[in-house]
Amino acid sequence: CVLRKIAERTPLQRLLEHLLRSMEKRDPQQFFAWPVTDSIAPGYSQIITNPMDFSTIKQKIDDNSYQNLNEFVEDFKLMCDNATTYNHPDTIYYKAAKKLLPVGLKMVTPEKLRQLRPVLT
Ligand SMILES: COc1ccc(C(=O)NC2CCC2)cc1-c1cc(C(C)=O)n2cccnc12
Repeated sequence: CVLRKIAERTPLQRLLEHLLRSMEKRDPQQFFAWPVTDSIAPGYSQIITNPMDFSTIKQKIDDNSYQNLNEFVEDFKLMCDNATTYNHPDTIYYKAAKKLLPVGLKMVTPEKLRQLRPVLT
């Protein structure tokens, strides 16, 4: 039926949702939860041409916009790189991004993904 069709998740979507939840947990202050606005970050939209945040990544997962894991990882890296581009090194946002990037990348190493398979299949 139509309703059931909408709810179904592909294995890739289930993997990406699991990884996203794990990454979001490492951003307790929710600095990366929503798009950065020019009101909280003056000139942001002029400096950052490709903004990215966890809510946008979530929407892309729901829209099945990611063809593979790598595209998801690229958006996560883009999100962190934007923060180290716009913010000065002595800011909490720069430091948060510097800390979040390696933590998130460690979640998608082959070793970590192998551990996931039984959970997600
Ligand atoms: C969705 O973005 C945000 C949401 C909430 C907060 C926030 O709670 N900031 C308070 C902690 C000291 C003020 C900051 C941000 C924020 C993220 C960012 C990023 C990610 O660059 N940022 C840059 C400059 C100023 N504010 C921010």
